[in-house]
Amino acid sequence: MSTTGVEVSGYTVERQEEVLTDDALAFLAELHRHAQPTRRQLLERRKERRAEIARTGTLDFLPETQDVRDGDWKVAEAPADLRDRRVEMTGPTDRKMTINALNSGAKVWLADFEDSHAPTWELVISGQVNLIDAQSGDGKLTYDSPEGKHYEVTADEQPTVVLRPRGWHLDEKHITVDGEKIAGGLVDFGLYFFHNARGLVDRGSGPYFYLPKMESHLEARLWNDVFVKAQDLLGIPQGTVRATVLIETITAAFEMEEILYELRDHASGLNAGRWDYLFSVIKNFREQGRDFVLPDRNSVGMTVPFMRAYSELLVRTCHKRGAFAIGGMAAFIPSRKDPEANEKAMAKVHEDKAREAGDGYDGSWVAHPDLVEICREEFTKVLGDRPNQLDRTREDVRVGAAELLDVRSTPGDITEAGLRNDVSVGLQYIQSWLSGTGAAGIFNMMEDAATAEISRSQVWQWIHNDIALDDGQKVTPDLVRRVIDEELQKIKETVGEDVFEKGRWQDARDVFESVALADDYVEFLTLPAYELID
Ligand SMILES: CC(=O)SCCNC(=O)CCNC(=O)[C@H](O)C(C)(C)COP(=O)(O)OP(=O)(O)OC[C@H]1O[C@@H](n2cnc3c(N)ncnc32)[C@H](O)[C@@H]1OP(=O)(O)O
Ligand SMILES: O=CC(=O)O
Repeated sequence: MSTTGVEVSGYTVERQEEVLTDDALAFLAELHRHAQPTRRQLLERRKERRAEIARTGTLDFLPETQDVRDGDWKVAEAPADLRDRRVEMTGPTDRKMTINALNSGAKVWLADFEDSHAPTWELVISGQVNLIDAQSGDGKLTYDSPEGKHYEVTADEQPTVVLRPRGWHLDEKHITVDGEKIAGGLVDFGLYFFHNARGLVDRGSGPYFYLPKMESHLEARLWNDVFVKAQDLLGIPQGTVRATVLIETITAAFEMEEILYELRDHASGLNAGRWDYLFSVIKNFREQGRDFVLPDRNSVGMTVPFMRAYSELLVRTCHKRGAFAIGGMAAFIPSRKDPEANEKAMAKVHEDKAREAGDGYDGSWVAHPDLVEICREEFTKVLGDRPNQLDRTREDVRVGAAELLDVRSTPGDITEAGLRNDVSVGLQYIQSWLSGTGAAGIFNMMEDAATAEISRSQVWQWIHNDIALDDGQKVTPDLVRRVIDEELQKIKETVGEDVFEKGRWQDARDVFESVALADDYVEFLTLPAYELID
């Protein structure tokens, strides 16, 4: 392996030389050359598929993979440290959060380079440094906050680490191979694998991953090829990697079995990535008229018919194939300062986790350490001493294309308050992301790239489908611009002029307008936003 053809640009991050060694860069180059031609084709295929949905206004299960759905096969057996996944905590990989996550008592920690991560070069590299320190277990992972608090890992039992790399659509602009930008996901996966896989295996664990935003089983096949190549290059036994796939696009919901099949030697399960799923439903059916127009974002829960169908089909599919079904994120975050908001969030999370456990899920996600015990409690009520409920095969579930696409039965109104919430959340989140924070508590909700995508897509959809709000106003670009002015003014009054001036509000406004108001729908808000960060 050699570094010929590899260029690294941008500023130098502390301890970058430990992460971007020549051998690590050469490894990334091998992965890139192996995967990039197919990645390019698959990204083109996404566009063709979208054009087809725009033309037909529907989707169905693939006729050409009927034999996979009918076949008798199972995914690989779970390694010991991924058998009990009743509570998984997600979060960014900055140093403090890494330590807090490892001390959280969760069974799994999703170390996130995706929806809760703003991929500045600093965070891409320092996240890897933190994970190397965490894995080495030599006490190096400490942090002293500016407020004088010392952090170190003290928990006797630490969560199993599962890394979520960026999706296939995002490039990493600071590394090129043969003049072409490398996929951000390959950087996140490759560096973690290169530096930690061997040590993890030696300690009885392994390199484990969550795979985001896939749109087809062919994209899962590409990840599988990458795993095979990576294991081969480093002499790690084939079948060591484990991957849990987020089913968070409407097209992937029609290919759950095929996705597990492609990854069967490395598959661990599927996760119901509910927020991106809602985004994907709006995105794909955005010009199909009222049958696909969703009401206010915060009124669409997991019990509306099309979300229920997807979530039950996921459990059925997983357990038929011996794979884990992992629930999604209840976006209510606790507040240590506001007891009323805290109580409300706790009650909502109890309800959400109880429903998932009752439906047959093997575990679920929480976004905050104060929610770990709630999730554990609700799952333990159902699981008891069993580590999971793979035995609950849910043969009663009957979900077809009609149920998955039944958006029209979603109850709820489209309101002025809903529009204001979408606009304000969109602006606040993008401002936060551009400032280097990829997850934020806004109006007592966890907001990240996925939830912000729903907000801006909903605004786009309402404009393009001639929607009138509850007060009779039609949603137009002019109305949205006026709401942006007013919401920015409110934010300025709340945070104060000085703080506001230091923020990136004009950039946030420009990005929001480009992804919510432009006629040409932008595929991901992080694409134009990435141009504005270093
Ligand atoms: C759609 C999806 O993809 S969901 C998955 C992606 N999204 C996420 O993972 C969101 C993760 N959650 C978070 O980032 C945070 O909880 C936020 C931004 C929502 C709220 O964070 P804060 O405003 O810091 O919350 P709060 O002040 O209550 O935090 C209390 C403590 O818990 C810690 N904490 C909060 N969330 C987390 C987390 N997810 N992981 C680790 N530690 C956390 C904070 O660092 C803080 O620590 P400290 O007391 O040592 O300073
Ligand atoms: O990534 C998870 C989601 O809910 O979206």
